[in-house]
This record gives sequence, structure tokens and C-alpha cells, in this order.
Amino acid sequence: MTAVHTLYLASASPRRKKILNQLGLMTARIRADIDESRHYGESPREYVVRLAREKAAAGWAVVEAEGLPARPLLAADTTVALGDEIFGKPADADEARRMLRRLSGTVHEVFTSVAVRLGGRVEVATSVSKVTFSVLSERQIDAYVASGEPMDKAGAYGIQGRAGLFVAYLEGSYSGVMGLPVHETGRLLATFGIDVLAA
Ligand SMILES: Cc1cn([C@H]2C[C@H](O)[C@@H](COP(=O)(O)OP(=O)(O)OP(=O)(O)O)O2)c(=O)[nH]c1=O
Repeated sequence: MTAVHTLYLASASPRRKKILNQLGLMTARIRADIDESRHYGESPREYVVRLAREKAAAGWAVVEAEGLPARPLLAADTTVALGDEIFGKPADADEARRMLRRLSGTVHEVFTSVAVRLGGRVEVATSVSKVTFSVLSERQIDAYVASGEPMDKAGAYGIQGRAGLFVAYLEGSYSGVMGLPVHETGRLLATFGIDVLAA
């Protein structure tokens, strides 16, 4: 295995960059703008897998268009699902409040799909976690929304921040809920010859 120090990161998420950097990997940001609307009849799992692939494809198109050196590119998508209903990032504070009311007292799922692409080769892994939320009072919801934390996060919450107070139980991957499942990411990168422990 070769030690590779820089990955292209087709993501604007500060959490994904931080997790990769904590693993000792350097990241070079690549833009990847895609339409995130859900297709009719698509399950939450199909939706996140497609979005991670599309972000990776859009990012790789930029690598090629700019003539950048070939190195693995990582993209990901995180979506919160309550049954078949999916929750992306809230558009405003009112939508954040509505999402948190819906998630209050539920066991819901958080799907994160990671895609790694190098040239025409793309590999994808998906993490699914079950999150048990306590029943939230209107006061808690208002205070949490006023903190600003929900605005750039799927489901209007961040487990790594004050919404950790709402999580009674987690079955799955904490890093996956945060936006980049470390176990699955390490396995994917290994298939591209990147040994994270040696990087
Ligand atoms: C549920 C949850 C989500 N999130 C974040 C992770 C993701 O950054 C975000 C979901 O939005 P995404 O669309 O997956 O990602 P993004 O828009 O932040 O970045 P990009 O598309 O450029 O890669 O929600 C948390 O940080 N904590 C949580 O507990």
C-alpha cells in the first residue's frame, strides 16, 4: 500500500474535512454542484447513494476540466429518514422547527453514503444508523434553533453539538451521523491502495 497524503474532497462540509484531517489525510477542496431533489419512488438509501455518486461525478468533471493530477476524490451525502420521509438541510428557522417537531420522540435513521472516485472507477459505501430522540419541548426546539446549529445540517440537528442532548440512544456510526463514517471510508480508501494508518 502507498501512503497518499492528499485526497480531493468534493464537499463543502466542514465536518467531512475535519474527520479526514483527523485521520491524517490532507484534503483539496473541489466544487461539486448537483441538483439534490429526490426522484419519484426513490428510497432514502437509493437517494443518498445516487447523490454521493453524482457529487463524485461532478467533482471528477472539475478535476478533468482543470487538468488536475489524478488522485482519489471523495464525496458524500447524509440524509435523515423517518420511515420513507427524508429530511435534508432546512431552508430556514421555521423549517428547522418543523423538522425537529417531527423527529421529537422518534427512532429515525441517518444514512450517509460515501463515494470514492478515481478516473472511471467509483466505489460506494453506505452507513445506516438508528437514532433515538427524546421528546423535545417547544422551549428546547426554540432554544436549539436560536443557536443556529440546525441550519447547515440534515434533519436540522448536529449530534456532535448541542443536539447530542436529545440523543437518548444511537445504534450505528457516530461519525456516519456526522457526515462521514470513518470505518466505511477507511475500507473504501483501502480498495484504492490508501492505507490510512500509513498516510
Ligand atoms: C444528522 C447530522 C447531519 N450533519 C451534517 C453532515 C452534512 O454536512 C450535512 C448534510 O448535508 P449534505 O448534503 O450531506 O452535505 P453538505 O451540504 O454539508 O456538504 P456537501 O454536499 O458539499 O458534501 O448535515 C451533522 O453535521 N450532524 C448530524 O448529526
